[in-house]
Amino acid sequence: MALDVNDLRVHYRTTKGDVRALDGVSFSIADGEIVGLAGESGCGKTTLGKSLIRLDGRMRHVGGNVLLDGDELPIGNDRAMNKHRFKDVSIIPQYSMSAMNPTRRIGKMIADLLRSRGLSYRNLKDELVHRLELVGLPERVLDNYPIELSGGMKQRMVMVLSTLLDPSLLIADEITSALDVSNQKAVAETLVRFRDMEFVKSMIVVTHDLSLVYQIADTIMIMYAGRIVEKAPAETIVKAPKHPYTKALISALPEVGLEYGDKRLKSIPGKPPQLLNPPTGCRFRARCPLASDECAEQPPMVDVDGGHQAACWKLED
Ligand SMILES: Nc1ncnc2c1ncn2[C@@H]1O[C@H](COP(=O)(O)OP(=O)(O)OP(=O)(O)O)[C@@H](O)[C@H]1O
Repeated sequence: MALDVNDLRVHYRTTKGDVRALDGVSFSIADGEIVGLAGESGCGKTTLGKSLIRLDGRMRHVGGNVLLDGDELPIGNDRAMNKHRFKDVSIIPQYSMSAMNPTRRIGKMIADLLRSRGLSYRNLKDELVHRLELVGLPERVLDNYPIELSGGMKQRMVMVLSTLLDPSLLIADEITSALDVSNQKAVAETLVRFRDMEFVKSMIVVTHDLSLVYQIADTIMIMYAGRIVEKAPAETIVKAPKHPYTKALISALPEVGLEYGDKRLKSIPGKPPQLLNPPTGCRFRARCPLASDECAEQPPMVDVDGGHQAACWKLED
C-alpha cells in the first residue's frame, strides 16, 4: 500500500477555537492508484492535501498518522518533513502557475529551487529536458520568463518539476481550474502518463470538477465537513453512488464538463455545517432527505462492495 491515512485529525487554530478541518480521516491508496478527491467548498480537500506534505502556521496535527510506503511521515514536524518533501511526497499547489517569479528565467528558477533542496541542477538537467520534451515543451523554455508561456505550458512545467525526483505520492490541487477545456484535458492526460511511466507511484487529485476527474481517476473519494463519506471506483461513484450526499453531488452535475463549484446543490437545501463547532453524529443529517434518529450517532465507514465504502446508516434505503 503506497499511502495509509489513519484517523487523521488536523485543526486550524483561530481566536474563536479550533476549526476541525480534518476530523478523523482514514483511507488507503494502492501503488499506481489515482484517487480523485471531491466535495463542496470548505469540506477539507485542500487541508488534506497540505497535511500530507506541509502544515501551514495555523494548522495543528491533533491526531492520527500517515504511512507512506510503510513508514510514518512526521507530518506534525516541519523540519523532519523536509527530507520527504519533493522526494517522497510532492504537491502541485492551487495557483502554482501564477506563483512563478516573473523576473527570473525559468531555468534559473529551477536551479534555485533544486539548490535550496541540496540538489544539483547540472546532474538533473538531462532528465528535466527529457521530461519537458515528453510534455511538449522544448528545452528553450528554460530561457523564457514565465510570462512568455501560456497557462497550459506553465502548468505542464510545474508538473514536470514537482515529479522530477519520482515521488511516491503526488498531490495535485485544482490544477486544471484556471485552464481552458483543451488544456484541462492535456494536463489530466499528463497526470495519467506520469503515473504510467512511474514518475510518480500514486496520486491524489483534488478537484471541483468531477467530470474531469472521472476520466482519469481509478477511485473517487467524497468528503463532507471534514470527513470522508464515500470511496469507490470512479465509475461506481458516478453511476451507483450510495451515500445521500454523493447522490446529491452527482445529480447536481447537469452535464459533463460542468463543475459543481460553489453553486448550492439544487437537490438538497441548506449548506455544510461550520467546522468550528460541528454537529455530533452524521454531519450531513441536517440536509439529508433520509435522516432519522439513528443519524444522531456517527455512522462508521462500511464496505458496500469490493473497493466501495460509505459512511451512512441508510445504505439500504
Ligand atoms: N487558515 C485557516 N484558518 C481557519 N480556518 C481555515 C483556514 N483555512 C481553511 N479553513 C477552514 O477549514 C475548512 C476546510 O477548508 P479547505 O480549504 O481545506 O476546504 P476545501 O474543500 O479545500 O475548499 P475549496 O474547495 O474552497 O478549496 C473550512 O471550513 C475552512 O473555512
